[in-house]
Amino acid sequence: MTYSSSVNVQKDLRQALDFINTPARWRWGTGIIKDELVGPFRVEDGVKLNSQTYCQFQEDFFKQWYRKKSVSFKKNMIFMQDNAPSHASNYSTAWLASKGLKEEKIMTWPPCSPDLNPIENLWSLIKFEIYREGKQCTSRNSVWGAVVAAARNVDRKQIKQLTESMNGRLMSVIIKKARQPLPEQPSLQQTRHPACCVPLPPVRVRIPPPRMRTAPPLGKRRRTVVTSYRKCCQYSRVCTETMDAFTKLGLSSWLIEQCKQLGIRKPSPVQENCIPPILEGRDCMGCAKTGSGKTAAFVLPILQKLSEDPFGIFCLVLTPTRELAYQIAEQFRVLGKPLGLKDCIIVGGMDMIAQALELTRKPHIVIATPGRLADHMRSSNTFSIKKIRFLVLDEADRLLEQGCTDFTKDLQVILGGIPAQRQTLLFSATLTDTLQELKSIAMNKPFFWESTSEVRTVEQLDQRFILVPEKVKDAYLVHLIQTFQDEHEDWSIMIFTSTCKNCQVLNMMLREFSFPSVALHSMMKQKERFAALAKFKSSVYKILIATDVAARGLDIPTVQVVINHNTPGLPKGYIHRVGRTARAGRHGMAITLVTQYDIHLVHAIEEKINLKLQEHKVKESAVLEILTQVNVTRRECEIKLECTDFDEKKEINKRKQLILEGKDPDLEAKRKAELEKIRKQKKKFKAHIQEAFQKKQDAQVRRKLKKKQLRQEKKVDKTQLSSV
Ligand SMILES: Nc1ncnc2c1ncn2[C@@H]1O[C@H](COP(=O)(O)OP(=O)(O)OP(=O)(O)O)[C@@H](O)[C@H]1O
Repeated sequence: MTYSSSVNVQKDLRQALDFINTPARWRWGTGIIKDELVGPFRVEDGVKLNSQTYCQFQEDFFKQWYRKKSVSFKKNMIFMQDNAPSHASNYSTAWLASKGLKEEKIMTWPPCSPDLNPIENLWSLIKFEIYREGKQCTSRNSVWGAVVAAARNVDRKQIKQLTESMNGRLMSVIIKKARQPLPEQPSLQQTRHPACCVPLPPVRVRIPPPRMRTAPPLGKRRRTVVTSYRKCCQYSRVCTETMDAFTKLGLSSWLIEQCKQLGIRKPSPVQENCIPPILEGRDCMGCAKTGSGKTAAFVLPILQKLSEDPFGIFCLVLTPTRELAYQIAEQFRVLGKPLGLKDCIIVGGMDMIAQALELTRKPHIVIATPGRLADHMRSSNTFSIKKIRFLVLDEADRLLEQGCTDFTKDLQVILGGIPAQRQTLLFSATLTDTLQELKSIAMNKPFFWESTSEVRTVEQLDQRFILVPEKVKDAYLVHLIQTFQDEHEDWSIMIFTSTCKNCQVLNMMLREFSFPSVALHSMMKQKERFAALAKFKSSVYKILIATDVAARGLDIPTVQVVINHNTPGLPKGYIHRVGRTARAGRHGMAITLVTQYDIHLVHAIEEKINLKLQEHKVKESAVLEILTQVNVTRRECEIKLECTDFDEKKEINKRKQLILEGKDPDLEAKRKAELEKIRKQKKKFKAHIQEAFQKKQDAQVRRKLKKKQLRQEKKVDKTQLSSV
């Protein structure tokens, strides 16, 4: 909140509410942001302004500002704002006159306020007072008391006048908010052990007063607010043994309470071992099996540290995939809810301008994929991550790997922009291969923890393989899905395949067989990717066919089976793929289709995970029955796909990638064509030489043969002569 004084608050509020209450007709305005004149903009005719649309205008407004000089005043570009010093107003009026338009209304509003939604702003201020006073406002009078307290320095008469002039609208909004039900209190029923449901021994439960359930937002006064909040939280004594385990790790009671609400009742080994050193301020490298709660192992201590000493961009989390970034952000949001945490997700495929804007608002946590964050760092200086306290590399080994997506250059940019004095946390299920590289990032005597287990995959996972000829793989896949569908009522399968095209074809094929499937691969638009994942997570679609883009980190508890349509080339890839099931103590099954060419890969996998895969028995006659139909359907789907612009999209993506790398795609194509030409010429030349050489050799052989023949003939003649 950037209120310089309470006087401004009431003035702004009056104007904002005036603005909101007036039905929108044509309105005009200008604004000043960072000493630059923006606008004028027009509010679209007939648009009704409420606090929500108001925020939308704000967004458009900022987008416009970012486009700056290249602003074109389109009819539907809407927003109005004018805190305008006279020159801005004059500018606005002159511009309107030049267009033959008339100014109808100008509103005044502070230009640099990060949140222009007046109700939210006032609510934050009042909320602060409500919690400080330790009472929950439900009645009109108590809300009024909080409003008065919120603007303590202002003449109370003035506030009363102000509120009255609003015809009770403001009060009704605030009372509505204040009356929103608070989260339910934990009951003894909830403290039962989830697995066996045996009631725990009776304990005295002291239910904390409601005011402690929501922590005040982290704002300008965050430090005091958080301190008083933490004092309040001392009420909420942990009431079960399992909760004690979290307390022993050094976590605050409000965080434990949040864990409890998420069903996290006992720290997992990775949490038990990694949280204390992180809280001590040490760098940490955690290597634990898939689905063992690594995310919470870094989220919890970071939130605790943030609540103790909050400021600007506090933590940067890097992940290799976009979907994973959203998932991590969700964990931060849920666990950090009482803090009013501000997070920001910076991933490719999304609006870069909106992201830049969010970064300037100083979120507490930035969760990013390296490529897009590095792009922001290269192209703008409107934000800084020079003072972050925490750097987290989730799936750290993948980030350092030089696979199909190489993050090395982007990581260099990012690591160059963050402070050396920071805590670095590295997590993955497969850290050990890249340990040396990782140690160069976590230099502060890192604490290394690895789960001690002979087998690298979880015990609850049933791992199998089917040896199949390459050409009948699809028939086996269809048969497996069909069997699974017939045998289980509530089911969910993830199928991994090697290429985007195959992923697409398989999806089309399974849909032809009326299976509820959806695809996820990098050739899809980001919105489609999110939609596909959301539909799968919510069990609208029971089958997700994906490339390795979904192999790491995704936590979808409903997945019971993972099918590897191709054997992963690296054992690491296998570990992560099959780790999408049997998570957090649940059971699951992984079936890998192995062709005659992949047997060595299976041996490598078995060696790495230290476990022999079991053969999965399949009724071959049933597969043979559907073989022709499946192969024909697949071919049809391939033809259908060829008629679409799928390959074209691939080309476009390649071009985009080249442009991002600073290369000219046309020039590159030309260079490639030239190289190809040279290669062909060389090949031709080589073939020519070889041909000549061959001819020469043939001629020599022929000559030799002829000589030999002559010699033999002579010999025969001689013998004949001698016999005569
Ligand atoms: N202590 C806990 N008790 C029970 N469930 C937990 C606990 N900690 C985390 N979980 C849950 O376990 C699931 C898996 O957690 P998470 O995604 O953090 O695993 P991970 O180790 O990061 O897996 P991956 O290696 O695949 O990324 C989540 O749904 C999470 O809510």
